[in-house]
Amino acid sequence: MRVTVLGAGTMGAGIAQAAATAGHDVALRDVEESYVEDGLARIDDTLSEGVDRGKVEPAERAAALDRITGATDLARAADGADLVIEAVPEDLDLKREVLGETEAHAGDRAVLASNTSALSVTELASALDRPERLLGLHFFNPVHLMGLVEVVVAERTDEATLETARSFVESLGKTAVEVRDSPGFASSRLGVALGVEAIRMYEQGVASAADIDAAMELGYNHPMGPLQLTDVIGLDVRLDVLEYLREELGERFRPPQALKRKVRAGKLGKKTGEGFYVWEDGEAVRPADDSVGGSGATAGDGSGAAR
Ligand SMILES: NC(=O)c1ccc[n+]([C@@H]2O[C@H](COP(=O)([O-])OP(=O)(O)OC[C@H]3O[C@@H](n4cnc5c(N)ncnc54)[C@H](O)[C@@H]3O)[C@@H](O)[C@H]2O)c1
Repeated sequence: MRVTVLGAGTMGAGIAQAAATAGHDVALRDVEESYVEDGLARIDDTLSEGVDRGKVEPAERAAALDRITGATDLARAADGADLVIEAVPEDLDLKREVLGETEAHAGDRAVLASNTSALSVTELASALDRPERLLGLHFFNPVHLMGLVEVVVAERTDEATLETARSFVESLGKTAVEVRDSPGFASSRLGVALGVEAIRMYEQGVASAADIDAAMELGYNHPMGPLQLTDVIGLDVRLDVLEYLREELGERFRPPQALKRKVRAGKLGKKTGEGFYVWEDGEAVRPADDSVGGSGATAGDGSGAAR
């Protein structure tokens, strides 16, 4: 398949790498040459790390890199594509503009996909002359490690479009879950629902941050507790999603004060060094001081954060 990826940032580079590794020919397009080069360099780094760890054969790395062509010119990048995936910033107007422009350059048979995390795919599709050829392909970060792709079916997505998307996801060795276009799709809506309840429990002093997380990790086999996961995702990102889901789905998604307070204080989680935990060198080393039970045995000795 010939795949065009628009946006060479975190997700675009990851999607391009996954597609090329699976044997597809990929055009990776960004607006500036230096952004394209940065994206290609990140792909090279990730594949080289894979070789160092024995997960990727050297020949596989070389072949994947050979299959990716960088571009800044949209007309050239989209020419002859079977599938165009946009991974430009999460801005409705920008995405509508990019998709509209792409439709003008891509051939009739091209399927278009958006990697939006939360925007309405139906609204994105209304920017097209042929909305039936758009759907959402929601990849997860880091793309090369995450096995899930949400296939978001918009109001007018047709069966041929869906079939192309299904077989593409399968070719990557990933699992597709099909979701009707609705706020938060399946993954964000459920993940955020758990996260927001954990923050309320923390706020009400039901248990310490470490113990709330341990309850999910050890009791439900979640690889990471909901508060630590909120730190990894970014408290600001979670707050934005909650505000959107509250608007669309109601008060059960109302952001808790504890979350707003931390965001106002610049405590955004792992990326700023503090959220519900204190982070050093990419690791949660102890619960933040304001955590309930922060001086307690489990939460205070740092072991809780590491679970
Ligand atoms: N980062 C994540 O964890 C994650 C996970 C799932 C989905 N997403 C979604 O993926 C999309 C991209 O996110 P990201 O984190 O990769 O962003 P990013 O900022 O890392 O990358 C976006 C790239 O798009 C480029 N761009 C801007 N306008 C463009 C245009 N007209 N044509 C081509 N490229 C253009 C930018 O220069 C930038 O390199 C967003 O919709 C985001 O919500 C992100």
